[in-house]
Amino acid sequence: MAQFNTIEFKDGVLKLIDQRKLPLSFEIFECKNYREVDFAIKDMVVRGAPAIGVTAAYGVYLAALEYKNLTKEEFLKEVLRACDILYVSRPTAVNLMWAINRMRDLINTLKEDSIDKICDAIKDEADKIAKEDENINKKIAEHGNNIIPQNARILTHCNTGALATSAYGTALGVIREAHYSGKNIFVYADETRPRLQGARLTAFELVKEKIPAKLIPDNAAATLIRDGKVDVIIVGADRIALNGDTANKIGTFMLSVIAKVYNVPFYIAAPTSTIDFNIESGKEIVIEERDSREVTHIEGIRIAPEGIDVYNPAFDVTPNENITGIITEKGIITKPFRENILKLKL
Ligand SMILES: CSC[C@H]1O[C@H](OP(=O)(O)O)[C@H](O)[C@@H]1O
Repeated sequence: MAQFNTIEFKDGVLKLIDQRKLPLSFEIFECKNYREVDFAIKDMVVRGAPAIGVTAAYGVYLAALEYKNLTKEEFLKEVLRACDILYVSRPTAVNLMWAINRMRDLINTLKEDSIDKICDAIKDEADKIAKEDENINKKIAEHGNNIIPQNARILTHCNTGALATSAYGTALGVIREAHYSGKNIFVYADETRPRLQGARLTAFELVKEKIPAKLIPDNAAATLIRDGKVDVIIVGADRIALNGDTANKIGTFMLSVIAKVYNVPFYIAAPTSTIDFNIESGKEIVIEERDSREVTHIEGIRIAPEGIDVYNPAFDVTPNENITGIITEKGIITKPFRENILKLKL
């Protein structure tokens, strides 16, 4: 099992594995205030929908510590302002907004209490969100393992492992569970241009745990699927609409189309906190567009000529009709997605 803490609040600072540096170097990025947390999320020091939600929650605690000597009115104003800033650090992964809203609700509930009590409650809530995420991922893994056949060859995209969450992972957590339960699985991991979360992070986790795998260029996936070398595809999610349309790392939509053409089961694995109950379809999901240097450079080395324009969406939306099922901690959601997703609210 991966033995590292993706996110750890210790000695008054938030310690994050610097995922920009993996796998070549294992470094810890320390956030001493919420502004550094905002930077860490924006620059993808930490990334992965659940992980940025947990990180933002601790960012609110850092703000509370920073402002605890102000008057109550000023304290509340500044901490809620920090919530607003963290809320928009990245636009697509709904876990970020879900975590911040949970912290805002807590603060508004406790605003008559002492500042010290509010600070302690904020820390407890951030710890709770982190612990819940780990437990949720283990439930996702157990449910997901039920759809993984013996000797399955599994294709996955981006990184959805311990590095993308508090621990264990979502889609990669299902893969871990299948491996440790003796299913003799094999993994094809997409490198996942342009930030290479597959090559750098998923490969790091798979090698660390000796899970049999091959790293492939994103463009090789179609041939593997066509040639019958993939039994199931399982990916993560950043935001799921009521109808099951799912935003995930760029390249996911393309995989889903190929899977549909060749009848390969295509699963999403995500906590229910990734479901946005306020949107009907994927059309309403804001897709983050990132800096062009992510495409024109690799590890700081220019690979494209000066002057070329770039389109760099960080995510795409997979339509629900391409999705076999959505694996959550509450079980596997199948079609009709809207009806079955709404049942989660009951
Ligand atoms: C369980 S991680 C979910 C999701 O987040 C990743 O995006 P990013 O690396 O940009 O934060 C990717 O879309 C994963 O599938």
